Amino acid sequence: MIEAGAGIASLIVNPAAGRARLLAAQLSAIRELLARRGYRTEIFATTSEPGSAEAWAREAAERSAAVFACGGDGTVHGVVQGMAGSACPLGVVPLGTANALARNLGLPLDPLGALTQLMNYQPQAIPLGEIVSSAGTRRFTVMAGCGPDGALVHALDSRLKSRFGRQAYYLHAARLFTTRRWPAFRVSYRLAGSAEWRHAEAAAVMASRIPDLGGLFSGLTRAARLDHPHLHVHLLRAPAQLSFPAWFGLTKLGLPNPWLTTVDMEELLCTPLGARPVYAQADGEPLGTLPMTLRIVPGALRLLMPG
Ligand SMILES: Nc1ncnc2c1ncn2[C@@H]1O[C@H](COP(=O)(O)OP(=O)(O)OP(=O)(O)O)[C@@H](O)[C@H]1O
Repeated sequence: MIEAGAGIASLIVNPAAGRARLLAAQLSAIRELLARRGYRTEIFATTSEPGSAEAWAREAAERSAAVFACGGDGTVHGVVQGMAGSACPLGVVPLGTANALARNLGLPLDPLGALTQLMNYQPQAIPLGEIVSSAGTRRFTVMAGCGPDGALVHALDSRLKSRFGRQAYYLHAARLFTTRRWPAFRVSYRLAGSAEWRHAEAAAVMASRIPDLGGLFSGLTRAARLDHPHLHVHLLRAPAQLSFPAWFGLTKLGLPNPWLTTVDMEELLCTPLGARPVYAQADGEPLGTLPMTLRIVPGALRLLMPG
């Protein structure tokens, strides 16, 4: 349980997240709930400016008893950039479309219900993923990768998801996937507990931190854990037109999949093999192109989690 009566509870709200309007409808009840626990509520709204969630979070973490990221996985991603390394606990209030992290934390999807539950959660130090790409260095909580998923995140406007729902987003993604060619790239990696570098080629790489990514990706990352000390990585061989459908089909049915390797790693480096760009993403946010390095930063975040 987080300390009661411990000062400021900062809510960092993304007004553009899929279900942000729910927060406004419950705001007075939320303030009351937090006041009953002895908190003074402060609310910060993010802007479309890159880094706005990070800047608010950094400032809030210095002077708050707890910070709450109110939005979807993209909002949590922004807030985490400002909170990594801080002792201040972070709670997730799901107001986005997918809300993969909140669902894996067992949180209800209404803000008041989620905050009520968070009051009974414990702050636990968890590792964060780290991604270094042409977009710089970022931390991630849900997943990171490159290949068609990265290109789709770059090409698709995330507002499509909240405006038309997940199904329309998937249809749009399927059309892009089938009409483009996906270049293979080089992957160099060290397995968990090993100092030896191995090399392979892949059409897609995904490191997951949660056991259920939701939607189409449900059931594909069952062994991933938020407190896992290594990267849980899925390597999909070329061509992507075969390995992606096989991943969604064979792997979900529990059948052997010759185009997929799933292993725990210390570190992974992806470099392009040709001139065509390969796109990277983390937590559904576009993060530039290869080269990309992934690793784990131990104990980097104090997250409010079920005890
Ligand atoms: N004030 C704002 N106006 C426009 N965009 C914003 C604003 N604040 C943040 N953003 C951007 O909104 C995007 C979507 O946020 P988020 O991912 O939290 O919602 P979502 O897509 O509905 O949820 P999920 O990722 O869980 O499906 C993020 O890329 C974030 O950078």
